Amino acid sequence: MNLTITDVRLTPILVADPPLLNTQGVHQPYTPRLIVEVETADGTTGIGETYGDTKYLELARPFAEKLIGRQVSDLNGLFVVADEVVVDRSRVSGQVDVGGLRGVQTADKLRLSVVSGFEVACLDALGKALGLPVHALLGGKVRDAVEYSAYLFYKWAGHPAGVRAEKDDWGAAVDPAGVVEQARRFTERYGFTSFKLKGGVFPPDEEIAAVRALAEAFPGHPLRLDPNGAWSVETSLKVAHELGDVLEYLEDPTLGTAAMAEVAARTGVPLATNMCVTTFAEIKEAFTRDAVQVVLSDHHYWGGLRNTQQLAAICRTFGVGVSMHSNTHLGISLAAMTHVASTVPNLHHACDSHYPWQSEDVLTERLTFDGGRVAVPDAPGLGVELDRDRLAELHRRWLDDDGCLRDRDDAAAMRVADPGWVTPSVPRW
Ligand SMILES: O=C([O-])[C@@H](O)[C@@H](O)[C@H](O)[C@@H](O)C(=O)[O-]
Ligand SMILES: [Mg+2]
Repeated sequence: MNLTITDVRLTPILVADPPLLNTQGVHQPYTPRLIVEVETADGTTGIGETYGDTKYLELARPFAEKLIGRQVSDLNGLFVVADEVVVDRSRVSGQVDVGGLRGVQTADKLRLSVVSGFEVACLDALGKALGLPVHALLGGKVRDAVEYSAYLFYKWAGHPAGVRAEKDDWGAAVDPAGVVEQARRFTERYGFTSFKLKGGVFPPDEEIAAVRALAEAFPGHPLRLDPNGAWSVETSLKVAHELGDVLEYLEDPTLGTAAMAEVAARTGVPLATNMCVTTFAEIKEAFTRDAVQVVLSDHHYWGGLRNTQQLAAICRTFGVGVSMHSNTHLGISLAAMTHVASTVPNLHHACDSHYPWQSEDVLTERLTFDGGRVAVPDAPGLGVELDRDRLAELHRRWLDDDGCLRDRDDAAAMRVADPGWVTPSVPRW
């Protein structure tokens, strides 16, 4: 067995995305992803996936070159190599990721988001070469299936007229009845039993009404609301007070560790985050101040599957819950999430997944949810297979784009429908 990396292929693609609303604006009709393939001297190929915006591609290219000749098993070495890749300062100074939706933007976090795609590809190749599933390389699964929640979004029926887009069959959801209808479809199609609503879109009273409607339609089911930091401390407390009896947790009601700590101190409703704790450096202050009770890990920006396990261990040590965040990803990342989630003993909440919103994929066979769960693959590597024709088609779309869609910009997409739209200042309410 020769595990020397002889080739790395990077394929940026654009995948269809429905008009999902959030506090920044609306999703563009196509969203960028990067597919990573790592090939070894004995012909084994591993695949990974990460963000595909320009700032990630800029780092992924020099990083890929440095991997040739290294061992696919040298996972720790990936971080050493990443440190050698220069990050353009303009990409990080005082920046937040995707308008703030994914928290602070640091050079390290940018590097880790790139490393994660390669780490997954290396684990996939290593697993295939050894005949072991990725979860075995991570120490072994402690469950056979991983539970996901329905990720509900306010959405329009379609992208604005005249905009090139793929059609979706979810319909509109702009009020409580629409949200409940969407939730019903999620349960019918995938069997999810817990629900997260992306909020921060409408005034809080309307979102409270939507969560109440969900609670009535699905009594006893775990519910979450995530306005992406759009509310003040006082508004967060009001929402927590009004929905405290039905919420499993409130996710990033307000922006920043200090404000989250204030809310946490004045409500019994647990707070979750994928905005104020998105790097190891942010943990100490947040945990010391008891600002968050659940951290939603995202293996992309935490730096891969093994870093996710480390984060889970830290959370366990401090009695903080752990679950997973997800953003417009394809099946490779869902498989990767499922493998790592299967190894985390203290996973007490269903993970988020955007996968049902992504009608397109680069796999020969889509992953399926059964009773809201994805079965942990036991085949070697990730247990999924790349569809090269499909990959080529989605790459062609990326090549044909004039550059407008190569970087996610929810505010720009909103301005197509509402030319006067400016990104709301925070707190919005
Ligand atoms: O895709 C979106 O619009 C979400 O708002 C996403 O950007 C968030 O990062 C994320 O899913 C979240 O849970 O906050
Ligand atoms: Mg969130």
